[in-house]
Amino acid sequence: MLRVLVTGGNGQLANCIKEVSVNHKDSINLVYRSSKELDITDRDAVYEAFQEEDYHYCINTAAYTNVDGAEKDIENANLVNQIGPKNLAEVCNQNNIVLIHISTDFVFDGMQSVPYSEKDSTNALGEYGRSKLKGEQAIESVCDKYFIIRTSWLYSGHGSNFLKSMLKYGRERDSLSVVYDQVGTPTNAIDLAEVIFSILRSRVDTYGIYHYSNEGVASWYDFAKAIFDINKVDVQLLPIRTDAYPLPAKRPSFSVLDKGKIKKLLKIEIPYWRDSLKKACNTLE
Ligand SMILES: NC(=O)C1=CN([C@@H]2O[C@H](COP(=O)(O)OP(=O)(O)OC[C@H]3O[C@@H](n4cnc5c(N)ncnc54)[C@H](OP(=O)(O)O)[C@@H]3O)[C@@H](O)[C@H]2O)C=CC1
Ligand SMILES: Cc1cn([C@H]2C[C@H](O)[C@@H](COP(=O)(O)OP(=O)(O)O[C@H]3O[C@@H](C)C(=O)[C@@H](O)[C@H]3O)O2)c(=O)[nH]c1=O
Repeated sequence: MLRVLVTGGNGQLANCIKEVSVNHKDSINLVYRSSKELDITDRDAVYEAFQEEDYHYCINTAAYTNVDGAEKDIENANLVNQIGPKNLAEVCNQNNIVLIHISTDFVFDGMQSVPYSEKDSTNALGEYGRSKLKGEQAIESVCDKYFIIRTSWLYSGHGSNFLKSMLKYGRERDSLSVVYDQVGTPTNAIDLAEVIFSILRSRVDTYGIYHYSNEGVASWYDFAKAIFDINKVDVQLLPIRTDAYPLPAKRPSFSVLDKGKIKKLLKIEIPYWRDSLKKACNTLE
């Protein structure tokens, strides 16, 4: 039986991992720790948590994910997104535990016009992206056995995300404006959870950074349009430029990820974003 500790146990991705885990319960035992049960910024607490059990893997889904909030709350963003992963990486390295850590497309500046590969230069535009990048670097410097999976635009039936915000606003308002000049790929967090199980089950040991999102390319406007079409929400949707929707944090205008490396590693086909969105919408309450 594989023993796995999941941090950030109440978050969106952790809940998707829980949902998918029912298909693997005979071979994988997952222990979830919420932010209250295990604060990853507390080094002693992290060390203690790993003494409770002999874990084989740690999946770090814990993060400071408020992109605009991070612009003012830099210290906390860095604590959770840099120091937390560093604590986990140290304890994993000492105990021969494989760390699976989740990072983001926001480590890139969006200046490319072709999908970003793992080898492309990073240059985060905002504090959230910068703190996540520092987290990646901390893991790389202290730990040998790690998978860092950069993903983008996660949504699901769990937690708060763009899909759920759009459905709420779309039903409350007559019209909605969404940016069409930021392009990336929406990713069903259930698909990401499946990929994490694929790593656990295959026990692959080609450690490093990997990119994973759903297949295809969309703007946030395209994503919103698909959400309203699939859910038959009758709302006027207006395409706008980023400068017409000012926010504290600058976001990349292009953050499509090249997923060739993970496809080869796990021998997987990745679902097209619109197909995965339909699936997620079918299971929404
Ligand atoms: N959401 C997205 O669109 C994307 C997310 N990612 C990355 O994917 C990962 C999962 O994201 P997602 O599940 O959506 O995020 P959520 O915000 O839904 O979940 C993050 C969880 O981390 C917990 N947490 C915060 N601070 C700490 C701490 N100090 N110690 C332990 N736990 C803590 C939060 O707990 P609490 O609620 O109590 O604060 C929350 O439950 C993150 O690494 C994120 O950066 C990457 C790309 C896109
Ligand atoms: C709600 C809303 C957003 N937008 C714009 C703002 C922004 O540019 C874009 C996305 O909106 P949000 O702020 O909901 O999403 P944001 O928090 O920027 O999403 C990011 O989260 C972090 C955690 C990641 O790692 C990224 O991959 C990405 O998913 O859509 C509109 O144009 N109209 C709207 O009504």
